[in-house]
Amino acid sequence: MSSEMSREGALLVLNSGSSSIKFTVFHVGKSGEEIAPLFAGQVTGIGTAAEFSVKDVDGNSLARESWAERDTGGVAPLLRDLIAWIRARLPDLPLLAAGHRVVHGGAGFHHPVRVTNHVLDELESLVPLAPLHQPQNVSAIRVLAESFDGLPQIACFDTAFHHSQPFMAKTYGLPRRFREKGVQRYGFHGLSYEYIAGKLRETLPEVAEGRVVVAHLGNGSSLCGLKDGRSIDTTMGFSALEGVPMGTRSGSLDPGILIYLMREMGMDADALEHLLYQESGLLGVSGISNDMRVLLESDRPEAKEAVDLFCYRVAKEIGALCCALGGLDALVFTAGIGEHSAPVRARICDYLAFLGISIDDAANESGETLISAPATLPVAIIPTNEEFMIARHAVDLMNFRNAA
Ligand SMILES: Nc1ncnc2c1ncn2[C@@H]1O[C@H](COP(=O)(O)OP(=O)(O)O)[C@@H](O)[C@H]1O
Ligand SMILES: CC(=O)OP(=O)(O)O
Ligand SMILES: [Mg+2]
Repeated sequence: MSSEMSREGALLVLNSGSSSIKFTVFHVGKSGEEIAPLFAGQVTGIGTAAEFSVKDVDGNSLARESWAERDTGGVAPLLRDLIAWIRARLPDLPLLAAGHRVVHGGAGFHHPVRVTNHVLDELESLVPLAPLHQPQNVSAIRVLAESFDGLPQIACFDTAFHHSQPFMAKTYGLPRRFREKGVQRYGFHGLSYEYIAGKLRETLPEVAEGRVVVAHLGNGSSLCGLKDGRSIDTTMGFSALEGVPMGTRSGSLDPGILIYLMREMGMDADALEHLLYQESGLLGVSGISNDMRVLLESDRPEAKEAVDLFCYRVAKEIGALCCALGGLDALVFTAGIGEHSAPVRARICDYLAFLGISIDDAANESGETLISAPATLPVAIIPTNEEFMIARHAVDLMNFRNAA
């Protein structure tokens, strides 16, 4: 079968999140096997004081600008400016396609898909399930379609990697009719976990087919139990609120709290949504910041309590995932906090001595790949790369690699 993408070109990947848009432009070789980043950047701090920065593959800065003045009307105008910037700097190669991270695939999308008008309507209908992310994801697809008429766009889902989880991991203790209406555990950060599962084969081949807990700790945080490279269970569920407390999200709560807040404090759905997604987690508990770096540098007791709560809850989830996996062969840290914060990794691991975990302080401080003490259970830092995973899926879906 011939393929639309069996030619050399460029591929644009967009990962639009709650307060940031990350992007990478890749070079795709003729066979589709070689996918190499050319430059990558981000708009961060959207909604407060947006900042735009881009670096080439060697880490040289190509742009660094404040976009605070442009940051007045949601994500779409920023996306338009970003795409205009990228367009002006695309290499002298055809733009073959764009790949997107789409946070929620609902009950219908278990694999990456080529976006059509019908698919876009379906993705829009999932906005209530991921109000912090899905509108940005849909907006990115629409804005790109305006700028590049007819460009193939591929949606890759955060939920898809968890689709193969067993019934037990996906089901809430609610009447069955709710499950049939889609009220079930989906799980997120799947592109990150899929990337890590692949990387494990290179980094820790002796455990890649074993029982591994991956702690994706970023602004949004979740953990996943992998067995033989497949997702067995994860801490996020129906929405990206479940599990551990995050930058501004609450993590799991007693559902009785919601009834109480509605009845006794007169909060409606919008107020609850704002409370749970934007005002809670590290920010809410500390009253200082959602940024782990700021909290670690603060000497205020509320900052320490927020960090301690985060580490305690992550450690407890690792214990729960060990139960789902029937044991543990390795622990992996990834994402912003997991990759960069030695004190957070150390505090989490302090709780886990009963599992045979003991870290080497010097290796942890210097951020080496393997941070466990000799002859103890392997603990590793593996940087995640959602953008690469999206590029791989986009190329595969466009039949590049299957082309005759
Ligand atoms: N050196 C560091 N020490 C502690 N935390 C860090 C460090 N670097 C980044 N972080 C944390 O990582 C978070 C961002 O993680 P990231 O995975 O990029 O998040 P997201 O993709 O969810 O926006 C920041 O909010 C910050 O708290
Ligand atoms: C699903 C999710 O929480 O994503 P992020 O970490 O990008 O906020
Ligand atoms: Mg992220």
